[in-house]
Amino acid sequence: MKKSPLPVQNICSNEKKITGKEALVKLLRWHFGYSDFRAKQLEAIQAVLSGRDCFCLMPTGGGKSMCYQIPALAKPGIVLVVSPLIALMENQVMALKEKGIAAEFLSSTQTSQIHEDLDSGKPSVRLLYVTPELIATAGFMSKLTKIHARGFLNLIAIDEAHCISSWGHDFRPSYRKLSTLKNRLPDIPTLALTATASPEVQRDVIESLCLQDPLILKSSFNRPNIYYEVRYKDLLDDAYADLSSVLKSSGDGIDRKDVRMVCHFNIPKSMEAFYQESGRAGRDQLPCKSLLYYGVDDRKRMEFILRTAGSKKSQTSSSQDESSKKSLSDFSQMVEYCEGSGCRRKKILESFGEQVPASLCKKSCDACKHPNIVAKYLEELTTTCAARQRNSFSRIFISSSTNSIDGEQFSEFWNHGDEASASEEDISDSDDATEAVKSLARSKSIKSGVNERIDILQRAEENYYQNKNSKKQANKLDKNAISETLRESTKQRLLNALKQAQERLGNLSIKFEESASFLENECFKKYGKSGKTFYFSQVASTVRWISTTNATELTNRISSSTPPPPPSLPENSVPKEEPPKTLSPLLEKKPITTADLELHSSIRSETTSISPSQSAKLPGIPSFSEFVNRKKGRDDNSHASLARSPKTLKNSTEKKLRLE
Ligand SMILES: Nc1ncnc2c1ncn2[C@@H]1O[C@H](COP(=O)(O)OP(=O)(O)OP(=O)(O)O)[C@@H](O)[C@H]1O
Ligand SMILES: [Mg+2]
Repeated sequence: MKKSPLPVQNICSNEKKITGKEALVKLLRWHFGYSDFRAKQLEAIQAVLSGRDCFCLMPTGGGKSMCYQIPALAKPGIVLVVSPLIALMENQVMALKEKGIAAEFLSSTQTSQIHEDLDSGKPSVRLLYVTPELIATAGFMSKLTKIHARGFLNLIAIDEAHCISSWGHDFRPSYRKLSTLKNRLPDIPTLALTATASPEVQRDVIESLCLQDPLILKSSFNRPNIYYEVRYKDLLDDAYADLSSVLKSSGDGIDRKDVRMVCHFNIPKSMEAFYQESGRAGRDQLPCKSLLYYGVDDRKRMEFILRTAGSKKSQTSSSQDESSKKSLSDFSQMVEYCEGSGCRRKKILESFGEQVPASLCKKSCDACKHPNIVAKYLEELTTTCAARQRNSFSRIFISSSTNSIDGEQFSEFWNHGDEASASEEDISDSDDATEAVKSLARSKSIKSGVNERIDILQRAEENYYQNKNSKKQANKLDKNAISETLRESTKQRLLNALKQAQERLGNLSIKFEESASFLENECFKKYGKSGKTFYFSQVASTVRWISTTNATELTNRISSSTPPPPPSLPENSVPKEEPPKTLSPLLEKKPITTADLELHSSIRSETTSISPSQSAKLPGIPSFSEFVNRKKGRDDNSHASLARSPKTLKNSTEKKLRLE
């Protein structure tokens, strides 16, 4: 509905009252329907109406636009607004026109009609939005100078002023040219507005725009109506599925006042960028949410980009270091926001130099509202990543001997430099196993050979199996029990990974179902010695390994499911007879190649390196067919409690969270 503009003379009889609060509130009510100004708006309006430069720092959605829209209505003439995004300008111009306020935006493709108005004796336009690129053109500058000479230019407002600073997260080189404005039009007040400006950005903006003794207004960055939450991709089954279910429940996307949720599916490069983007939510001040999906891989990728970005720009090596150091330090604030356990809101505000008490948050972030759950996620994240780290260096003990360096075999438990192989909570609670790991960690310092370490583990395993059958174990509720359902879902997960590998590699001649069971069983076997957390980490690393390995490695590992040699073999003997002609039951039938046979002999030679005295006492590792039969015979009297995997636990907690 077009509204006739309130004639300025109705508000006040002469020039001096034009800056009075009463007159300005009347304008606000008449044109925008708001009852009063928000923090700092009135001071900024009164400053520029009195001819003073002003630097105004307000949170996203704080009402910065009002600081130049009201002055455009308070006295005849034009307010020039420099804005970086045409979409934002179009939005604002349309909204103003709907209120009957004469606003236009100029771009290189604009019609001549606006130009005629600007050149006329009495321009009707009150707010003229332009891009910084247009300011840089000689044609526009001459037009602006003429408007100024005829006394029609009242104010220059620079919106998103942080773009002028290379220290800022949104540097726009064209913004640097705005410094000419003050030189060409020194008597026109300049209003610089931004929602994110660290102290150095603030200094940079004031200097670059040559502001003269500006009034500096800073309101709190806090956005009390935004609930901040982080979800951990490494702990989610399917982050995309989680995101789509979240988005389905929150409506549709730009510059709208009523955006209820802003989701970041990747970690932003700086806190400033994150604050700006998450600030698109809830500009109507009503409750809304900022949800960030954090993945360790995303973090590593961004670190790589920021580290190498500096070298791409045509800068001298020292300034390259400078800028990549700055970007990495900005990024580290985002990492701390995601990986730290403290209040999210506090981290945001402190990154902008605003010290606030933790009570400010009033549980409007997940870390304050559900500290235990967030702490649990972070703990799981650490375990999963540590295990993944281990596995990304480790070799599988029974893989081909090509993995040995200087004759030393790599194995899953021991080859990560000198730090202890596994923290104690990864090892089941049998004292002997823990003792074994402790002595392992000690033994690592004396760099004992792999065989000695295998002996230690065998002893621990032997004690473990013996204890397992003892009475005291029988009725002890095994807190590490893994339910059949969980194992089934693990198999499904491994099967999906194998099928994706098939799509990726194309030439896998394996039996998918059986292979998934074999791989799951490998993880399950280790779980017996190391505890449930380790089972999860083994599964996660196996899935990751499947997604990155090649067809040969994958087939080799599957083919290693061949049943182990009979334990009675004398030590270090190599079987005389030819290796068995039958291939692993997991491989599709295909002619046996010499490579297969070689592989067989290297596996057999490694597995026979375990001395018979130990292996004879241990129950043989069930062959695949024994394992399958035993599984079939495994009736439902298994005493394992239904373990809620962190994911199940998480999902149900998640649902609880969401309901709340
Ligand atoms: N005094 C006020 N009272 C109520 N609402 C206001 C007031 N001033 C502005 N608003 C409304 O607040 C919303 C955000 O205003 P505006 O777009 O100016 O914020 P901003 O500071 O520019 O945000 P951003 O940093 O995201 O650009 C708009 O819908 C605007 O109409
Ligand atoms: Mg704005």
